[in-house]
Parts: sequence; structure tokens; C-alpha cells
Amino acid sequence: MSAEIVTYPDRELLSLSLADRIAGQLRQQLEAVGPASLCVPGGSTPAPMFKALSGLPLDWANITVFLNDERWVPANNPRSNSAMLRETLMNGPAASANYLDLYTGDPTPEGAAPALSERLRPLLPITVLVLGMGDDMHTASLFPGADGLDKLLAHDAPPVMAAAGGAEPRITLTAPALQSALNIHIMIVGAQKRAALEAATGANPIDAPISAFLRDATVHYAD
Ligand SMILES: O=C(O)[C@H](O)[C@@H](O)[C@H](O)[C@H](O)COP(=O)(O)O
Repeated sequence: MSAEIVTYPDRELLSLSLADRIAGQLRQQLEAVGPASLCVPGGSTPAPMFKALSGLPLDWANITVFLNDERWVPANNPRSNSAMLRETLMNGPAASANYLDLYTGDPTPEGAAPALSERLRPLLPITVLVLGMGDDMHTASLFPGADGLDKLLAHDAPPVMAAAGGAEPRITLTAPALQSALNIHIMIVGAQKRAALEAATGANPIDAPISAFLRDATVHYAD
């Protein structure tokens, strides 16, 4: 089975519509169940959507936000996904959300992963998961061909593990933690990513990690 793909006339409409849809799903959880969790990608694509979402009226104090993955760099490094998130999402009404920072300052992501897994477990299943994707079909820090990718994809993987494949060491939520999300959205822009997504459909996650999420996801796309 492949994902539903929603194509928007432009990136601004994608950002506004997706922010509204995420807010609706969070609100439903808050009203029906209680505390909610929102897990979001780093990278450059989601910043405008984060800005739109940050202004929406929600019971943010009952929402815990965390990244899909983080580059193992401190917040003052331009490569920090956390820094991007603090500038875009954690502002205005959304500043009251709880933020679980995946960068702990430990010397290595390997050393930090077990404690992070324990902190994350009570927040599962994720209420709303938003994933990005690279042109190489990676998502979170699940990079095709990377050492240890099979362990990150394993059904019994702990929620958080160190990952290889990017420019610096990384930490990532693993496939089972991400797949357990109640609502999954994939946000992509540009024809190259659309072609990569189509190539990933039906492929083995070892070659195309995004394919591990396509069955249950809604893809949001604009040129
Ligand atoms: O830390 C990261 O790099 C991300 O979490 C990663 O999985 C991202 O979503 C894709 O690489 C797409 O990134 P762009 O939006 O910058 O293309």
C-alpha cells in the first residue's frame, strides 16, 4: 500500500494547511485523552510550517515536543536542529510546550541513547509525527547504506539510538518508535524529492528508509 499524497498549489499553503491539520490532531488527543506528543523533523523544509503552528491556540503546556533526530552538536552550532526549532516553533503560544532536547551534552550519542530512550518511552505512542526526507530517501537519521541501519529499523530497537550517515554523529528515534505514531505526515517540497519518494514506494527500507513509513502516512507536497 502507498501513502496518500496531498499536492498543494504552493509551499505557503502547504505550511498553513499542515499546521492546521497537526493542530486539529493534537487538539483531539488533548480533549479525548490528555497529554499529547509532537515529533518533528529538522532540516530546512519545515521552518515556515513551524512558524505557522507556533501561533495556533492549543493547550501547549500539555504537549511535549521533540525532534525525529539531532546532529550531535551544541545549540550554538548552526547545524543544531534544536536551535532551528527554538527559533521557529517554540515561540508565541507554543513557547509553553515541554521540549525534550535530544542533545544532552554527553560526549557521544551512544552514551546518551539509553537514558533518552527511558525518557521517551512514556511519551509513546507519538500523537503527531512529522517526517522530512532527503533526496537520498533518508528520513530522521535513517540513512540508506549507513552502518547499523538494520539495527535502527529492527522491530525490537529501543526508542532512541545513535546513528551514522550524516556529516556529524547523530541521535535518532528508531523505526519502531516512529512507526507507532497515531498520525504520520511526511512533508516534502520540490520535484527531486517527489521523484525520490516515488522511487521509494515499495522499496526495501534498507535501500530507501522513508518506505518504512509510507503505508500509514499522508504525504504533503508542493513544488
Ligand atoms: O536532521 C536532519 O537532517 C533531519 O531531521 C532530516 O531527516 C531532514 O528531515 C531531511 O534531511 C530533509 O532535510 P531538508 O528539509 O533540509 O531537505
